[in-house]
Amino acid sequence: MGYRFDDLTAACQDDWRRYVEHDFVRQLGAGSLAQGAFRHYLQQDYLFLIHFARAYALAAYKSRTLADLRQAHEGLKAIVDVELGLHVGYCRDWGIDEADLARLPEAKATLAYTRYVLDTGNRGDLLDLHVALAPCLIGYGEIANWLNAQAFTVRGEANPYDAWIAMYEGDDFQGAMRAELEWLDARLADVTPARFQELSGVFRDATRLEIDFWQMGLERTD
Ligand SMILES: Cc1ncc(CO)c(N)n1
Repeated sequence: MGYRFDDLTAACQDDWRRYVEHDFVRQLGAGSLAQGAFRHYLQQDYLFLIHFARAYALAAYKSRTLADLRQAHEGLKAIVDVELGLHVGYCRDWGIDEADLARLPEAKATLAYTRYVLDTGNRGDLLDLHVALAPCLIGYGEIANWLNAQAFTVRGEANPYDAWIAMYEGDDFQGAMRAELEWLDARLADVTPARFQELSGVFRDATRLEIDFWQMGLERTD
């Protein structure tokens, strides 16, 4: 008993490292990622985020207390007000407007991950849903911090993806990530070992789907 968020990553350490330190992430940090790969990823991520915003809305619906409602609202705000602005901005620079984005077909990796999270949240309780969402919000915050600690990472105008790193290391996103960590630490503190095993399975599956999402970007697969 007395679990915390770090126990979830520890329970799937290899998958977690494969996600955070994926080749897509390394190339993005180094600025060497092919523009077509980033573009494919970012367009799919736009579709992804719309479904993830729905998942936070589901978390709001499942909330019994004002504190839980506020936490779901934080996640929803991070997506709608912080992240999607970056996606729409980058795509506008490439001549793709929001109507074009909304018409894109979803890649299988996008379908699999988003629908997995929504299904897990529908079937389970609020904690299942937040655990399924955690690799996303907490993972990307960790990825930005990890990139900043790597010697190969290039910052500033020399890296075409600098704005991406800047958004995920920024106060808005990092604040949302810390709030989610605290919420999860508080909820995990009193789960039983059997329940923790169940939640670890959800967390690991979502992490594996994150790896597939990077791979989809790198290989530009539909
Ligand atoms: C696939 C994916 N995972 C996590 C995040 C962070 O919100 C994102 N934007 N996209």
